[in-house]
This record gives sequence, C-alpha cells and structure tokens, in this order.
Amino acid sequence: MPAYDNAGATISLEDEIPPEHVTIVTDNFDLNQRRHQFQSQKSTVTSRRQQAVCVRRAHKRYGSKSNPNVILDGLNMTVPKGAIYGLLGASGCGKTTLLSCIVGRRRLNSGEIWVLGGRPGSPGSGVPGPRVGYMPQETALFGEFSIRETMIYFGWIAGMTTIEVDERVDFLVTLLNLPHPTKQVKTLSGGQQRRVSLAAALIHQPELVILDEPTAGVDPVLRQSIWDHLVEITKGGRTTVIITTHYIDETKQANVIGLMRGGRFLAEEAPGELMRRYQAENLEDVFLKLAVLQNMGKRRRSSILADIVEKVELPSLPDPSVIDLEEDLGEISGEFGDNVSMSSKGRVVVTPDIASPMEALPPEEKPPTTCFERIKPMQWRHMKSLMWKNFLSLFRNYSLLAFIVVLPLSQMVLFCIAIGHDPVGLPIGIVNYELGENNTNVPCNYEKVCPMDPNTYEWNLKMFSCQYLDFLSKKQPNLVYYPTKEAAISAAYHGKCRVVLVFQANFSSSLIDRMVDPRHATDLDVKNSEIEVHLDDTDKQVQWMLARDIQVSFMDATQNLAKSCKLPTRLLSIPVFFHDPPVYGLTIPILTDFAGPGVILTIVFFLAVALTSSSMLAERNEGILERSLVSGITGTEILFSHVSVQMFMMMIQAAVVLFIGFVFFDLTNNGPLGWVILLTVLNGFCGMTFGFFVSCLCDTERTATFIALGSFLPMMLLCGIIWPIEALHDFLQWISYVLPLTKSTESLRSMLQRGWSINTPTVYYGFMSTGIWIAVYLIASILLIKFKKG
Ligand SMILES: Nc1ncnc2c1ncn2[C@@H]1O[C@H](COP(=O)(O)OP(=O)(O)OP(=O)(O)O)[C@@H](O)[C@H]1O
Repeated sequence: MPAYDNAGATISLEDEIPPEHVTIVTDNFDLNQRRHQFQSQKSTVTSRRQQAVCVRRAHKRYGSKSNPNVILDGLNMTVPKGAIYGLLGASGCGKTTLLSCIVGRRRLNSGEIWVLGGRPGSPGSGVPGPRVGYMPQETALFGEFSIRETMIYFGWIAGMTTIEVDERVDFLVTLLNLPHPTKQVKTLSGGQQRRVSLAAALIHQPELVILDEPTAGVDPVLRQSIWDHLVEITKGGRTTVIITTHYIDETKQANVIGLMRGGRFLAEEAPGELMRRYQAENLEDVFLKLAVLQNMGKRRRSSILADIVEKVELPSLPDPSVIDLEEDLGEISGEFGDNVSMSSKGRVVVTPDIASPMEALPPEEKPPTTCFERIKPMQWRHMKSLMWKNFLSLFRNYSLLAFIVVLPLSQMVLFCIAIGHDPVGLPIGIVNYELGENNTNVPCNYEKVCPMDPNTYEWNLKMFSCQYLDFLSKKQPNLVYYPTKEAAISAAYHGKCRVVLVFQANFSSSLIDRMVDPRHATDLDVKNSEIEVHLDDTDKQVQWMLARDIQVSFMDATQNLAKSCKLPTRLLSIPVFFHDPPVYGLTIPILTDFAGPGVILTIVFFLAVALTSSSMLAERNEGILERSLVSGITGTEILFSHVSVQMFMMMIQAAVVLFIGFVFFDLTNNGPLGWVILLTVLNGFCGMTFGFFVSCLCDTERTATFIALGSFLPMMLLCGIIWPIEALHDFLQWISYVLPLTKSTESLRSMLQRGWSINTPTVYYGFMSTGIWIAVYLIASILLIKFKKG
C-alpha cells in the first residue's frame, strides 16, 4: 500500500491496521449500509468537503501571544454526514470554543474547518445560515415572547412560512413535552426553557444540528426521547448532529464520540468500539484510561508532570504493549484520509457516501476580491423577523414605553421651568440716609410731578432715591431697610442680603448739582450723588443680574423723571443707547433661549444613547445575538433592524421635546421649522449610532453605562451648550469643534434665534457635522460586530 503525505505527515497504513481493529460502525444505525468498507484514500479538499464537518490541525488560543491560553492544539475532527457525534470532555476543555469555530462565530488561529462542504462564513456555504441549527449553552431566548413567537422568529429567519412553523410547533411541543405554545418563555422553568431552546434549533429541520448540552437539567425519560428523536432524524442520512453533554453515558447512542482533552481528541470512535478496546464497562472508564495514558505520554516529555502522573492509578489496559502512547494517543483523526476516523490502533470506518460525491456540496468557494463582494446584502426575511421581534419586545416592555415618552417630557419641562428665569425675592439691603435719622421707619415717598420750575428751569429734586427704589422694587421686590451702612454690610457678610445700596443724605441735590452745574460740582457732590453698591459676588449669575437690575432701574427712574418734565426721555440717561429690538434676540436675553437649542439636542441625543447602548448588549449577553448570527443573520442586519425600530422611538422623543419647548414653554423659534425638526431628528439618530457603537465596543452593560454617562458631562461642558465656546481654553476649543453636539447646537441656535436657513454656513455645518458623526459611528459599529469575535 502506498504511503500518503498529508500536510507533512508521511504515514504508511499498510502494516498498522491489524484486522481486528478495523471496525464497521453498526450501533443502532445503518451506516454500514450507506457507507462503504474502509478504503484508505488521500485526504483531499474534495474528500474533506464531503464530510458534514471536517476540522484539520486546528489551533485556537485566547489571550495574548506572550501569555496564551491554548484551547485547541492541532485538533482534527471528522463528523461524517448522517452521524450523531458526541463531543465529550471535561468542563473548560474547549468544546464550546470548537463548536463556535464550526458555526463560524470564532476564528481559528490556524488550521482549517469545512462544514457541509464549505468554509463557515464563506459566500454560498449556508453556514452560518439555515443549514445549521444551533442550540447554545445559554438559554438564548426572549423572555417576553411566547413559545410560538420564539419559533416564528427562528422559523422566519430560516425562510419558513407561519403555517409551516405552526405545524412544526405542534410536533415539537409533543416531542419535547413543552407547555402550551402561548406560554411566555420567562414563566417557564429552567428545564422547560432549555427544551424551548432545543426546539428553536430543530424548528427548520437543518442539515447540521449543533447542540451544546441540550439535556442539561432534563429528566431521564425526556432525555431518552430527545435522543430517540436525534437518532430518528439522522436515520435518513440528511441530518447530522453534533452534541456536547456532561452525561457521558448517554452518548452510547451516538455513532461516533470524540473525547477531548488538552486541546486534542484522545479518541474519536464509535462508543461500542471504545469500550471493547479498553475493556471498559462504560465510557467514563474509557475516558479515564485515555486521560491517564495521555498524561503518561506527557510525562516522557515533561518531568514537571511526573509527580502528578505518579499519583494516578493506571487502570487496567487490554495490552499496553500494543499502544504506542506517544504517537497513537496523539490526535490522528483524519490525517490518514477523510474517510477514516481513528484513534489508537483501531480504525472506525466512517466513509462518506461517495455514490454521488459532489451532491449537495456548495459551489467551490471563490474568495471575494472587491469590497462590494465582501458586503453581504440585507435579506428581506431577516429584516422582517428582526423588526417584528424588536417591535414585539418593545410593546411587551411597558416600563420601556413609559421611559420613551415620560423621560423626554419630564426633562424638557424641568429645563424650561428650572433654567433661564431671573431669580426673584433676593434680599437687597437698603440704607437710605436721605430719609433722615430714623430712616427705617419713615415711608419712602416722592412727588410724581416734575421737580423743575417751568419758568426758571430751576431743579428742586427731592427723594430721588425713593423714586429709584420704586423702580427697583418692580424688578426686585425684597428690599430690606437697615439704619446704617455698617449694619447692612454686616447683614451681607452673614448672608442676609445679596447686595447693599447706600444713598447719602443729600443724594438728590448732589445729583442735580452734578448734572445741571457740573462746573461747580465738588468731589463730595460727585460722591454723594452716587448710589454706593456693595455686592456679594459669589454667584456670577446673581451678581450679573443684580448689577443689571440696579443700572436699568436707574435709567428707568431718570427716563420717568425726564418724561414728567416733558423732556426727551433719554436726556438724563447715560449716553449709551441699546437699540430695541436688538439685531437678533430679545432686549434682555434669557438664558433659556441660549441654552435651549443645546439642551434640546442633548436630551434627544442622550436619550437615544440610553436606548441603544444596551440593546445590542442585552442581545449579546442573553446569547440571542450569537444564536441569531449562527442562524444566518448578519451583524449589519441586526444593527439596521435596531436602527429602524429605535428611530421610531427616537422620533417620538424628539416630537415630545420640541412640542414641550415651543408650544408649552414658548421658546423663541424664528427658524425654518422643517430644518429645525430635521436637525433634531438627525441628532437623535447620531445619538443612536453612538449608543450602538458603545454597545458593540463594550462587553458588559456596566461598562457601556459608564461610557454613556461619562461622555455626557464633557459634551455638555465642551459643546457650547451652557457656556460660550469662545470662553474656553484654545486647546479645548479645538476639542469642542470635533464633538458631535457643538456644530449642531450652533446650527440650531442660529435657526431658532436668528431665523437663518440651510443656505447659511453656520446652519449647514451643523448638518454636515452630524452626518459625518453618524457615518463614523455606524461604520465603527459594523466593523466591531464583524471583527470583534473571540
Ligand atoms: N472569550 C474568551 N476569552 C478568554 N478565554 C475564554 C473565552 N471563552 C472561553 N475561554 C476559556 O477557554 C476555555 C474553554 O472554554 P469553553 O467554553 O470552550 O469550554 P467547554 O468545554 O465548553 O466548557 P463547559 O463544558 O464547561 O461548557 C475555558 O478555560 C475558558 O475560560
């Protein structure tokens, strides 16, 4: 017999196979009728593609190159079509990792995998896709859905009609002893949920069923009926099952079992043959013996393990001399040709049906050459299932619905009520010596007639301080009178008043001297004609507003005086005139109008972030994302289905915010309403994409929440929402310009207050910046979904 060279291994089969070790698989299963006698054949790509699953020289590690955690260490695996393959191994040995590589969710570091004739993830392979039914270890179901709705979701993805799904649901409910299909998944027991998860993997009768511990938490009777069903579906040879379990003994019903340890298979063979060869009563004994033998093999290489191995009692072996531990207990499956699966000296014939070797194989894979070929188009049936699922989840989640409407409403109401209004009732200390000795008890009255003699033009101004205080009290009514300047200032030091105004005894006459006859006015006249102001400057807003009220009240009083004397009203005012109305905005601007645009955009942006930053994570953490991806849905489809559903919610939120701001609280809006709405919605969309990005970037909801919350304050501070950008440090100004809310806030403010339209650069820069950020976040999210695997 010739020698075969497969990837560097030159092995002659001729003398190695004692006839007694050549076994035909017969267990409960007519593979021997469908499969041909053992014939050694060269392992070729074609022969590998004819297996249901074929893994060659698989290496997989987690962690960095310098500190690797090697999970698969040159593993080979051959799963013939139509077989039940039991994958056994201790917890943590890498079974789930191997399965996720098979379904295309993780990549090997090196080696190759063929699944149903194609490479997982390659175009036309159907894997991930409807050819595979995958039941992950976690339940991976939607708690809010009923059993039937769960099946409809997975059935639709696989291209089934609702009628077909209903028929299968009836069958599976009986088979798996499930409760009524209308029952909500979250109300089921753990074992029932696992069975629903199994049903979801079987609903579309896939060619390859991969079940990660389907019988965990299932009672023995039901476990037997699940196995009976698996035997039944594999009978025709169309369906192949790979199953992992911790109940080693139940795999007696498998056609082939792979015993995994140390990143390789200790054996890959029919269970009956293994027990016979190792003269073991059960498979657990076989596993134990093989494990000890593997350790002995290692001992030769490593003295470190010597102590451990010496303590292990070697079980009795049929004839240890026939086993070359070093070579034979190493991984050898498939290296001799893909029609053979073998371990040790025994060979199990698992020759595929070669009557029509290329039947049902996907077309030869051509690697994508252009970027366009790499992008998978979205499929309507996937989008339909996803959008239906997302809307259903939304409408089942009442607290979330309330959150969507109540939160923007309450935040906008809070902003409009709480921000921008002038503080009223601030205590203002008054010391008015013009009222005489007993100044706190004398009423502060003044004559409203003109104090100027119409004939001589002599002024006889009296109690102008009272006239002034009359105007001041219209703006700040809480005037508190103190007898002396010292008492008032002491009260200010103790926080009893925010400002102290002192009027000297001859305030009115000195004022007239200063205005009418400045040539004879002394320094004392000037000093006495001034209102002495002592401010508590701790609060900039309060200080600024009090200073404004004090000065404006004076101008009001002088204008009133001029008016009573029929003089030009501005005659007695300071010679600085502020035009009314101003170029844009109000004569006395209110902070609500300044902060309003930024606050509207911030509310819409961050509510969208809050909605989306957990959506992908919730799917991922519940295992649903993994399951959906294996069923053929792409990350882009999941992303866009969330985008469409959350877009709907975000638009509701944007409408609530704008309605409350402009209709209820009458915020200034001189702008083109259409563009205002469009910018607000675009900005919410930008928040959504940022949320998706965070969701794809983080592994836990907690980290996502930290990032989402952590980004809130810097954006508020740096985007010119509460303080002008021009007041920032130069370096911060640069940062500010590249943040997503800066340009859009400027744009919205210009539209609302200045009435500018889209043809103004400030306005269209806002739209452009938002559009660029949307594209950046979307592309980053898609790339993360695509490449952020294990
Ligand atoms: N994403 C990951 N990053 C780092 N290590 C991981 C990752 N996933 C799994 N591992 C490690 O890889 C090893 C194999 O894990 P895996 O889940 O494949 O084992 P398993 O055989 O399926 O275990 P079990 O039977 O308990 O489910 C474990 O040590 C695990 O800690």
